[in-house]
Amino acid sequence: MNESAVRLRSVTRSYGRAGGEVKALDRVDLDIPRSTFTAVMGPSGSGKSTLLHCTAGLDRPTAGQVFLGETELTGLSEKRLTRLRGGRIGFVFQAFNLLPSLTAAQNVALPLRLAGRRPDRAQVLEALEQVGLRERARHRPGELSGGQQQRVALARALVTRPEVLFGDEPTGALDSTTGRGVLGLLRSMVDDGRTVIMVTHDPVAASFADRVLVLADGRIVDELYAPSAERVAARMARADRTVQTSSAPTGAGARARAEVAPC
Ligand SMILES: Nc1ncnc2c1ncn2[C@@H]1O[C@H](COP(=O)(O)OP(=O)(O)OP(=O)(O)O)[C@@H](O)[C@H]1O
Repeated sequence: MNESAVRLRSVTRSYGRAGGEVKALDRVDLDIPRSTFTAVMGPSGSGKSTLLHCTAGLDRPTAGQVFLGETELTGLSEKRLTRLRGGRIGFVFQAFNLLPSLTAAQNVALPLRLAGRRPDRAQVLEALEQVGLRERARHRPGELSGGQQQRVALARALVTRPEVLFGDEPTGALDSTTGRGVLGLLRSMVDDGRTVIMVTHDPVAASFADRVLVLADGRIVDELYAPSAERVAARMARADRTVQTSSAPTGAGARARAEVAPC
């Protein structure tokens, strides 16, 4: 049996632009083992969101293959992809995206309803229990703190018992203490056997991961294993300097390029 939760084979995602194309991902190969926590980092525009979206079946690569377990996502019909996203994959975003008029329990039940299933109350309460909010089931988002709202969003992502949980800056809107609480929850989910893949700009958040992937220009250029926040910060400072140097040229060449740059 293959132990990879996710596999990417030579995945490229290009976007057409007048006068050329942008390769948001450039022949990326990646294996993410089950029950691991991966952080994806890199400078702005390096391809982090595109990697997350292609891996989660929210976007389709221009070339290459994406596998979730044994299922090849590339080539699946939109209908099958939607069904798969509704069950085997969970998402948490920076914005909590909770419906304000619904209670926490009703928000958590939403993915089951959208999948045409009758929400099982025990299943909903179990998801809220996992994030420590069972007693807040009847509260509306406006009655909860930011951290509690993100935990409800996490319970909503967990209710379908997904194989892989994807996070796009899940702690980006939280203060550092509250963010650590959410990261600790993600970590404990991995320790319980789930796979988590998270995009982040925050070295402290990345230090909760087993592995940090560093992207630049659509490629994985480095990997750090079980890194400290300090090591991640030092690596990212180096990446940012490289980007600044290569994207902020000076002198005649820069002026010439600026003159022909599209508006
Ligand atoms: N829909 C699109 N159309 C055209 N170009 C796009 C599109 N989406 C992304 N790109 C380009 O692809 C590259 C990678 O974008 P992506 O959003 O994946 O980067 P990122 O690392 O997540 O950036 P950030 O940290 O700023 O969110 C960028 O050059 C971006 O401009």
